[in-house]
Amino acid sequence: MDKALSVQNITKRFGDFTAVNQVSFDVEDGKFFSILGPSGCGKTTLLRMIAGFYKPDSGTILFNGKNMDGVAPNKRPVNLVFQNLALFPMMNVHENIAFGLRRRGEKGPGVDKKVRELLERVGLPESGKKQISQLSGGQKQRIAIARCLIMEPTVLLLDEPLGALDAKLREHMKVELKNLQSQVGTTFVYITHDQSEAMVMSDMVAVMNNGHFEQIGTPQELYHKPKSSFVAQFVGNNNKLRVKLHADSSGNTIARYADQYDFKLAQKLETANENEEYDLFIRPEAVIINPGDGRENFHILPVDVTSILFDGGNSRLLVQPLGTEEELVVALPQTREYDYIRSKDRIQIGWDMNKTVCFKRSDWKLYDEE
Ligand SMILES: Nc1ncnc2c1ncn2[C@@H]1O[C@H](COP(=O)(O)OP(=O)(O)OP(=O)(O)O)[C@@H](O)[C@H]1O
Repeated sequence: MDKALSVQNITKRFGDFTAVNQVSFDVEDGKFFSILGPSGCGKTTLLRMIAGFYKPDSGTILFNGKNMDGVAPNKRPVNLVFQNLALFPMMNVHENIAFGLRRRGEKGPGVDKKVRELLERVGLPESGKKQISQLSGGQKQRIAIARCLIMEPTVLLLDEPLGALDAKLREHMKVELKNLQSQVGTTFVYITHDQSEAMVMSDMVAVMNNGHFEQIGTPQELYHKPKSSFVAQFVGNNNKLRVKLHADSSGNTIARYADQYDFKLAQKLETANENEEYDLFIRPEAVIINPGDGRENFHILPVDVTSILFDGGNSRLLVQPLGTEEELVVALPQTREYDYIRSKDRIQIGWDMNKTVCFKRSDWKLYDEE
């Protein structure tokens, strides 16, 4: 498939500080590609280089195979949608969308036809005469995108465009934006710190941390096969157990948790340094409540129930493994099967060893853990 965008080894430094460090990726034509990472990891800097507002210190950016070195922002086949949308309040919807074409010198019925077609495509065919103030947040969003799409960019860059919307509208717009992108077929490069946005909308996601990409993959790959501790923590909810590793007499890698529970791992890991700390991850929904005996390749842990958090399909148990001060989250299926569980009950939890991943302990923390 053709590459709408190819970024090769780009780096950007501000003084001594490297904001973007040797980043490379390709975006195939017509795909929804997201760059996901915490605040300050370098997403906006990367986007600004792609758009042409910053010159990279090194590396290459190509659109449809064409090198953009020295090409001014307004000459690149790319458009940017900002968080604040930047619609012109004194112009109506039609004029807002036509603005770019008119500035380029286009006139006459051709412009009006293009605007009408685009309003159809974004699902607002009757709104051309409306003022911007008469639109809802979601409608403004679609007009801001239409205004960019009329310029027929190869790539549309979106910088946290849902950031200013309230939580409910954000949820709604996730689905809308995904549908809109597949309807119009334009390549989207979307930056966000919200993992749920990235997961729901994207064909591919790059997880960014500290100026570099930790992993690029489909949302499913990132979720099920994270390649680093950072990705395991940043993408989806995860339980993290601090463990130390040793090898058993058959050469299996054993993770020892809380100095007393031994879990055989499916992964083979370096066990030479038995004091080195590792993180063992297990998703809340992979945990089975009171699994019973006799399962093969299964880890079992006795726990006390500290809280039952009922939230319909998202209900969870909070549990504390015996002999620890830690809290784990367990998905609580609403099948009525577990209605007997009460707070302070002592139960067993367990999981298939193939559902865990283990990495060397990272210093990075998503929340204040200590
Ligand atoms: N013009 C600049 N001069 C110096 N440092 C900068 C400049 N622009 C960004 N930085 C630094 O580079 C790092 C990356 O910033 P950037 O805005 O790209 O992050 P981000 O991932 O987009 O964050 P956010 O989600 O908060 O917008 C930050 O530490 C920031 O302080």
